[in-house]
Amino acid sequence: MIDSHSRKIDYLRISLTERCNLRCRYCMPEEGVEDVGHNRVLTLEQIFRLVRAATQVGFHKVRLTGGEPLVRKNIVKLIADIAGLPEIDNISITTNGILFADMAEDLKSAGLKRVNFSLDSLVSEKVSYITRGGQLADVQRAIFKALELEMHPVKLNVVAIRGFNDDEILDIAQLAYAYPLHVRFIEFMPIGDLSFYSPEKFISIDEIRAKIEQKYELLKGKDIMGSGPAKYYNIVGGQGSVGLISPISHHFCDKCNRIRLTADGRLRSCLYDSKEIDLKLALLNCSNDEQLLKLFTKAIETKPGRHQMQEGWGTENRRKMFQIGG
Ligand SMILES: Nc1nc2c(ncn2[C@@H]2O[C@H](COP(=O)(O)OP(=O)(O)OP(=O)(O)O)[C@@H](O)[C@H]2O)c(=O)[nH]1
Ligand SMILES: C[S@@+](CC[C@H](N)C(=O)[O-])C[C@H]1O[C@@H](n2cnc3c(N)ncnc32)[C@H](O)[C@@H]1O
Ligand code: SF4
Ligand code: SF4
Repeated sequence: MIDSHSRKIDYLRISLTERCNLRCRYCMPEEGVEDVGHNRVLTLEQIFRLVRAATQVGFHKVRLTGGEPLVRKNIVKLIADIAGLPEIDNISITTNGILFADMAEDLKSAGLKRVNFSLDSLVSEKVSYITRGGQLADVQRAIFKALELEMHPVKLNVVAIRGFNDDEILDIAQLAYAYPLHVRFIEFMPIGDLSFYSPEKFISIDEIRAKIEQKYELLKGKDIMGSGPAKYYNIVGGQGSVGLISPISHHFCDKCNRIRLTADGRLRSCLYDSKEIDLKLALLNCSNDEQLLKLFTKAIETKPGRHQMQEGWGTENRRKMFQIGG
C-alpha cells in the first residue's frame, strides 16, 4: 500500500519478544526490565493471523526481531507457518547470534531465507562489555554456520560507537574482504536506553567510509538483497561488501518501506514515533479480518514523513529499542 508520502509500505518488522539473553548497553538496561509476561505478548497464533491479514494490504516481506527473536519458543513453527503464506516472499531475522548455530538447520528447513547478525567488536572482552556478558565465539560460530548453510546474503550489523569500536573499523571491514559477508556500519541513534548514549559517541558514516578508504578501495555496489536502508560498497578484491546505514547524518525516511508490530501487539508506524495502534485489543474484539485490515491501513496512512531524532529522544514515556523491535 502507498502511504501519504508516496512510499510503498510492504515490509513488516515483528518483535517476537521483549526478552533477550544479552543486555547491550545501548539497547536495554542491566536490571529492572519488567517481564511483560505471557498474557501481554501476542501468541504465535495471533502473530500468524496478523501476518496473514497484513498480506491483504500488500505486505510481502517479514523480519522477525525483538528483543532476541531466538529466545521465543516455537519460532521454528512460526517461521514455517509464515513461509507457507504464498504472498510472503522474504522472511528473515535479526539476531545477536548467541543461539543461532544450534538452531540454524531447523530455521533454514522451516523456510528462513536470511539472517542479519549484530556484532559490534572483534575483541572478546569488548563484546562481553558492550553486551554485558555475550561471547564473541558464539557469534562467530553462528556467522560461519550461516555461511556454511549458504544463507546468502549474510549481513552483520555493527553500531559505530566512538571510544568503543572506532579503532576497529578497518578490522571489521576486513571481514567483508576475507569472507562473503556484508558488513553494515550503523550510526548510533539517540533512541532507547539513553544511559549509554552521548553525542560524543556518535560517528557519521562519512567518517567511517573515509577510514575504510585509507586501506580499501570502495566501489558503489548494487543493493544487496534485502529491504533495508543500507548503501552498499564493494571492497575491491574482496568477497563481500560494506554497507553504511545513516539514520542521522543522511536519513533515509523518504525511502521508508516498513511498519513495526511490537511483542505486545501494537502497530508502530515509525521507529521513532510513539503513536501506536493496539492490535492485541482488536484481535480480542473481532472475529473476521476486516477490522484488522482497517487498522493496518490506518497505521500506513498516519505514518510520519520522517523521524525527528535530531531533536532528541525526549522525556515522554517512550519505549526502549528492545521494546519497539529494533
Ligand atoms: N532509522 C531507522 N533505522 C532502522 C530502521 N530499521 C532498521 N534500522 C536500523 O538498521 C539496522 C539494520 O536493521 P536490520 O534489522 O538488520 O534490517 P534491514 O537493514 O532492514 O535488513 P535488510 O532487509 O537485510 O536490508 C538496525 O540495527 C537499526 O539500527 C528504521 O526503520 N529506521
Ligand atoms: C534491538 S536489536 C533486536 C534483534 C537482536 N536482538 C539483535 O541484537 O540483533 C536490533 C538491532 O538494533 C540495533 N540497535 C539497538 N539500539 C540501537 C541504537 N541506539 N542505535 C543504532 N542501532 C541500535 C542493534 O545493534 C541490532 O542490530
Ligand atoms: S541489541 Fe539485541 S541483543 Fe542487544 S540487548 Fe538489544 S535486543 Fe538484546
Ligand atoms: S525513522 Fe521512521 S520514517 Fe524513518 S526510516 Fe525509520 S521507520 Fe521509516
